[in-house]
Amino acid sequence: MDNWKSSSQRFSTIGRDMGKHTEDKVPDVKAGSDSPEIPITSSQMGIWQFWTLEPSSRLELRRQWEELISGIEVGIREGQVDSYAIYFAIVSRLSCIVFVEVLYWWTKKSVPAFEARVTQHYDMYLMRVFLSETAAGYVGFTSLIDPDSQPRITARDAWRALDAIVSFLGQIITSASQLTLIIHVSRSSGAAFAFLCLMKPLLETCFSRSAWSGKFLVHLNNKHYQRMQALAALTADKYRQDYITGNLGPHILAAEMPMIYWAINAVMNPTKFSIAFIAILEQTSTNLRYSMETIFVNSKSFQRHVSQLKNLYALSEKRNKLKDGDLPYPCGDTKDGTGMSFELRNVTFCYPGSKARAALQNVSFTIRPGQLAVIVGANGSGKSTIIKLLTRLYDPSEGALLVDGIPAEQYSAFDLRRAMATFTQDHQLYPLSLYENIALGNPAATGDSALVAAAAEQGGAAVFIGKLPKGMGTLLDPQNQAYPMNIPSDPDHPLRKQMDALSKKTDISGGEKQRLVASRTFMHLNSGKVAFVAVDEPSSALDSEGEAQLFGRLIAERSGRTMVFVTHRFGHLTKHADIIICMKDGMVAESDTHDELLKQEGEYAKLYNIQASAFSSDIT
Ligand SMILES: Nc1ncnc2c1ncn2[C@@H]1O[C@H](COP(=O)(O)OP(=O)(O)OP(=O)(O)O)[C@@H](O)[C@H]1O
Repeated sequence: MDNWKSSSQRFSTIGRDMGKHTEDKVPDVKAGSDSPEIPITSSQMGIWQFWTLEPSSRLELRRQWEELISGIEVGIREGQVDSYAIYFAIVSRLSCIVFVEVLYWWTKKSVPAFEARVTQHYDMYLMRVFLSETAAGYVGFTSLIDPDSQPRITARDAWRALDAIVSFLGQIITSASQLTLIIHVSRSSGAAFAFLCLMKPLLETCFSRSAWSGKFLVHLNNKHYQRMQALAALTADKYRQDYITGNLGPHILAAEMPMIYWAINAVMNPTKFSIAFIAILEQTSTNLRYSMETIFVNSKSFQRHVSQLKNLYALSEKRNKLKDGDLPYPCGDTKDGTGMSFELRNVTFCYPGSKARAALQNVSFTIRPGQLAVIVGANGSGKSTIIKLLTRLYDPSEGALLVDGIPAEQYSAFDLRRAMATFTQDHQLYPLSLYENIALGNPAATGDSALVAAAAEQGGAAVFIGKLPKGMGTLLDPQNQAYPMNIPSDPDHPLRKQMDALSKKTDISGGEKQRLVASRTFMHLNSGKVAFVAVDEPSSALDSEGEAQLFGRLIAERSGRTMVFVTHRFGHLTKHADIIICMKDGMVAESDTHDELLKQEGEYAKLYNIQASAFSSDIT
């Protein structure tokens, strides 16, 4: 409990006095610990809550209730009321009610903070699973983009599973306490009575399990099925009269057996019973039946929630699918300062889990060090897939990818990626400041603000950043976690305004987003370690001037680097490319320079002429 209490207290709290805002630092969660510390703490807390709120308090309340009613009963029977005992029972009962209410209030107040803490723990855990550290000490869950490597459970799912498990355990404790109460109050006959209380839920469970888990053929001519249907129909309202008059006796007996047992017992041993005693037993046996039924109903979802949490912890055991070597890049065999060379030999590639045709089939080409290569082709022809293989997001399914003449998987993937700058439309902005969004292009130089400013200039983002009130410090999507507690929905309420301000987003245009991503790429380029630049149609949201400037600045960085562009636009890039690879249906249709490909009058010439004709022909 100490653990829980201290962690909840460490959360940011918005002052209860209006306008007062105290912000404590959210503690570091024990990141990396795979031990189920949180589930255990959570279970302790949940079970403690159930123990205090449910059984023990109810047990005590009922005991007092029994005393109170017994006192009144005796008083009425004998004409002599023990006022002291009755007052004492009333005061004890009121104290108990106040205690229980305070606990409920505390629970209601604490659970959101606890939920936040648990969710944060699992967020951290999942983050570490994604960024799994390898023995080589680098960070990079290289099969991240595989659909099957995505976690099937989110931090919030984990909280829900945990919550359900704790509730289930609490339910068991509740039932146990109700059983204890029954055995306690019914003394010598307690066990038999308790058994009868359990009979209905037990019978129902056995019945429903055999019905639902059994394998049977649904066929209207099946006599057993017809019989089952008929029996099921007997529960309909129109058979209610028969139900009441006893034609469905076994069902009635199973449900009401405990009270019938006590009724018979009461008739045979009238002195053993009081009105209070029977009232309490009736109430408790009903509650017990209900809670036992709930347990049986929830037992299946309990198993599901436990396996959900097991899957979550199994994520940390997942191994990286990408082959990773230990050869550093650049190494002795690679030529430094001339750019990276690539050779694809009969490469076929299918996306993991995809049942469609291979995205690439038998693809072969060579890009020499320092070349400017342009990949063109129709939609879905495999252009982006080639970039993903070159940048080692996937391994080829068949064939080989050589980097500087050496199979790519022999290199350390971390080293290779450090030597590659990618700029695609898939890149996202991070939920961090604009400064960090750019600086993280080169994590080793995040403290160098001059370098970050230069990258912003190159990427074309400096002007619009300068116009933002907080400039480089702007957070586009602040990750505040504010939990409203009974705050009115009135938008003018100071606490609501404060909460809205905490989570206010800053919107920027698609083109501005691309400029920020471009700046991040330049930050990477300026690290001095980049030997290959891959650019995949990143300029769709840029205006013509912005696009021309961006490509001009990228080309200016060409010296000593190999560059591969994917584009649909035929212009300066294609005209000046050292090699154009024209893709069609996952295969290389042709590859050569612009002039040579036009002479061949093949796929490239066809695509080029379509665009060229748009500028030369009149619109009719
Ligand atoms: N993650 C993925 N999972 C399964 N199939 C994919 C995936 N990404 C792409 N594909 C499929 O692989 C094929 C090649 O896709 P790719 O994105 O490489 O084409 P592209 O030439 O870049 O297309 P575009 O010009 O539209 O960007 C397509 O049939 C596409 O549907």
